[in-house]
Amino acid sequence: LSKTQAQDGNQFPGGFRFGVATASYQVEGAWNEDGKGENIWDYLTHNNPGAIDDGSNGDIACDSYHKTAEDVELLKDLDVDFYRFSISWSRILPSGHANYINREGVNYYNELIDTLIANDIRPLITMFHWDLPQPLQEIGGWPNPILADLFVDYAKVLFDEFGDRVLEWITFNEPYQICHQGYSEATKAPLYAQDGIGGYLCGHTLLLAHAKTYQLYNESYRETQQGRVGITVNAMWGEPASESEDDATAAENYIQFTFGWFFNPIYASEGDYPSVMRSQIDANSQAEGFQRSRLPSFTQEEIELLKGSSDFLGLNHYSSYECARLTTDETTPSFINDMGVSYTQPDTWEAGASFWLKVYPDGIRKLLNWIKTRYGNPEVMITENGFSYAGNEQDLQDCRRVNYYNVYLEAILAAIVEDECNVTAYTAWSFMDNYEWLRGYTQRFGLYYVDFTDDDRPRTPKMSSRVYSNIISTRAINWTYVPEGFTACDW
Ligand SMILES: O=S(=O)(O)CCCN1CCN(CCO[C@@H]2O[C@H](CO)[C@@H](O)[C@H](O)[C@H]2O)CC1
Repeated sequence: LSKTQAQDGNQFPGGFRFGVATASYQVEGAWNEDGKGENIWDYLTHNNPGAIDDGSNGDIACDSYHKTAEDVELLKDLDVDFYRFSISWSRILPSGHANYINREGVNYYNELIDTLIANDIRPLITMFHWDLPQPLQEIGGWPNPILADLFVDYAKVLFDEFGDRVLEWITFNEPYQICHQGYSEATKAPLYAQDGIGGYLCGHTLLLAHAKTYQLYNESYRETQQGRVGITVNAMWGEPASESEDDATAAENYIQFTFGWFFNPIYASEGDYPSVMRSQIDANSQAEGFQRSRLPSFTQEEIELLKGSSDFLGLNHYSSYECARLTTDETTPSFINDMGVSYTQPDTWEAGASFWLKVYPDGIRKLLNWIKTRYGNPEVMITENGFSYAGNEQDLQDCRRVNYYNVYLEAILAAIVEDECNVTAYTAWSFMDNYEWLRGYTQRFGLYYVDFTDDDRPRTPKMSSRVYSNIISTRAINWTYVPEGFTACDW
């Protein structure tokens, strides 16, 4: 859709829902208040602050733990249909185990849920957004298969405590980031570099945890609570860097290794890991002298349990890559060597403050069509999409973020209206500036500006928050809309 077409006022279909998202470690603060236990991000930032670009941590972050009423007012003002947030496992179960429930942690989330509902905003809850209780990491973390059962114990507590009012659940946010970045390439807590080994073991446990949680909901809660359970996977779109056959294969392998890894077992009719992962990792493991494949195998029963174990497909998308067959010698064992793909982004794509974030809206339209074709047009809820400025940029006139949201929402609208992709919701990342993991506070994704030098952590609306609110109320993209108090961007 060109910018002029969008001005035809193409509207998002009735029933399409708009929201904003955050995550517990990134916004809550109160890291050790009211009985909360230590999680792996508390542990990492306190014991290895040098791993964070600005040496910061989420001890206070946006102090959202103490700002429920204020923040729900802002959400009301945005006019969102839902608010996606995550629950901190260690705030509910300080040791990670379900033998002791921290009532004050339960109270905090009950207050937030009840205030949202009182304001006609639906909670969309992510059960796990990276903040694993430290004691569970000390028994091996996600590569330890027992964690699948401990996660189900945690999920049961959430369904018991909140399931009467929470009707949409996401088990995991971004398994690839949790597993490959956490246990293979050391770019997320707990920063392990067991490349080609840790990530696959983590992913195996995570997928089984998800499937067992879905089964628990089906057997013990769905009839009375009538809710929905899904999973959210981040997908960077991958396309061939050239017309060559090699690069077409590379793009498909990039897709299968980076998000087919988690989507295929759940949404593909045949289930199980993508066949290219199975074959390439098995072959490489044997060639490298391993006695068994570095990629674990599911039993037939587990394959069946995983198939269809989701009521919607949660999709995080920010950007895309151009893919080519890997020609460099990589260390082995390694994920990149298993995948056999090198991926880049052309300089012609506008850059955000995050090195991996380039503006390429065609990517989300192609991705949505790929999901439609490959998985039989499942219901997709876009659970994150957003743009980053550098931490020291104070300007509230964030035209580049307005541009990003307009062009990506146009592409999504085209996928819905012209390509008939079954997309039912969109979530902007993020509600407010927050703690950006190893980047600390050096990158801002928020629709609201947060002053992290002020103890009160004041929130100030950026232009993009007004534009997004206008999209929600008019259900259309309008390049000429200039919110009160701001000046026109130079489109
Ligand atoms: O493998 S590399 O390091 O060479 C390239 C990394 C590319 N990924 C793209 C997806 N992004 C996931 C998005 O992560 C999401 O996006 C937000 C902004 O980052 C986070 O704040 C959210 O918590 C997270 O859910 C993390 C970085």
